[in-house]
Amino acid sequence: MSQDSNYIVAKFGGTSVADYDSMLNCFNIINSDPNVRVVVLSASAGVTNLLVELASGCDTERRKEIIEKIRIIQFNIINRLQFPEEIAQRIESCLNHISSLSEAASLSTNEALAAAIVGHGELMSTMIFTHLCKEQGARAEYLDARDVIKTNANFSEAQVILERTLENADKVLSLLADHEAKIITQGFIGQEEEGKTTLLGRGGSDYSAALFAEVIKAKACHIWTDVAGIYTTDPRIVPNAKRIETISFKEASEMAIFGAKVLHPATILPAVRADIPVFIGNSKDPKAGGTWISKNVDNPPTFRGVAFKRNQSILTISSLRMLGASGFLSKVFSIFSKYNVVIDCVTTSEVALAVTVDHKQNQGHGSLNNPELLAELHELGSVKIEHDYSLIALIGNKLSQTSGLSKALQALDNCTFRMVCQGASDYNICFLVPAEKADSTIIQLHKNLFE
Ligand SMILES: Nc1ncnc2c1ncn2[C@@H]1O[C@H](COP(=O)(O)OP(=O)(O)O)[C@@H](O)[C@H]1O
Ligand SMILES: N[C@@H](CC(=O)OP(=O)(O)O)C(=O)O
Repeated sequence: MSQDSNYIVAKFGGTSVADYDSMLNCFNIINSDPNVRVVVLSASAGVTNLLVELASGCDTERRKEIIEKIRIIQFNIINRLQFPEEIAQRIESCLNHISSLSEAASLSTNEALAAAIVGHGELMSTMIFTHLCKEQGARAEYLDARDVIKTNANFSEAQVILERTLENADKVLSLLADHEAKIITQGFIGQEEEGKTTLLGRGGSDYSAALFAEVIKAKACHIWTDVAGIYTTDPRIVPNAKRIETISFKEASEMAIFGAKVLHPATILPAVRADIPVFIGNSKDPKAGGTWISKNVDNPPTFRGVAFKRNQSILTISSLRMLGASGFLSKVFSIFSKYNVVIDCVTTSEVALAVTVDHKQNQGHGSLNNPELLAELHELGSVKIEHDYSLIALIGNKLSQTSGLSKALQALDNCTFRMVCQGASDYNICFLVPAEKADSTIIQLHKNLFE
């Protein structure tokens, strides 16, 4: 391992900082471990969604309603503090700033303005939490994450510029020189070259935490959420799902990529680069234990878990010109690339090609509704688009070599399924089912393989 410190970075998600009692749980967690020195927070639950709506441009009435909702969330916390006056003023001035930015967005919005608005959720939660920590008698230092996390100017899903970010290690380490101070900073936000706020994509605070861990060469990164670890599938769908005690970076990243919301897919990258173990636990029940993610695990099982993504569309191009022709696929993919459409799965036959596109993920990317994209694809063959599918992925090890798949596939007995992708990866097998069949298929698949 490359770690040369005992520092731990702890990240708390939106539900963990949703109200005063939850924030107090977070304080107790960080206060009970002197090695936890950098604390990364998301916005209080619900705030980011409200800010996203403001950023899209709303009329005066709706703007007032939304800002009032945000005020209620934040002041429900502030009003429980012992000395709320100063922090109340700071949050009021944030709300005024959000109000003027969202008025501008209602006239004409753009990605930079939207990021500036949406980033306020994390700014407010960290200001309040820093105050709470100080009130509880801890030494807490507020750090603006934008001084450290440097990105390109792709405002809604910015790419981190690693060298420029690592160069800022001293800004964090100098604060850590005070051996008792806890550094409180924001997840999800960064800064581009001109100094404007950027966002790391929805759910990106996990990624921020792992980046901070890499920057300070931390011993571990703890992600505190509302569930005590990574389970064999989403426990909200299968209450019988079992916690995975230890899992490899590779397996965990497959779970995340295929939709296990408990972890942002990019989180693992910095942890892998710097070989920093990641722990996932429940901030409301820290004694319940959790999942450790690390480079290698003993005896990784063939079947690890079931992940899924909703809002999938299938685009099929059929053309006899594909038959025996070379270069057909490259033409299709260069069109997708031109229109910035992100593809998840691909299947082909002699005369047809089908791809899946994640509707939600595609918000910051090219959309399948673009008439110019469709016109160019039409030149290559007939095009059909079908919506309302869910992508289900069975995650495991050596899956391209296993002979035990029939048990898994029995879960599909009563269901039409599409686009089975098996063999390309050793770590997953995925397929699409109609959206309304997703939950029952996940439940059955889980029963067949894990119960
Ligand atoms: N395999 C899984 N294991 C655990 N939780 C999962 C899994 N798949 C999806 N989830 C969901 O992820 C949720 C936690 O993610 P999220 O709501 O983004 O938390 P946070 O706001 O703390 O970042 C859980 O409540 C759970 O429903
Ligand atoms: N607040 C941001 C970033 C984030 O990571 O949130 P959470 O940790 O609550 O998923 C979002 O809602 O996307």
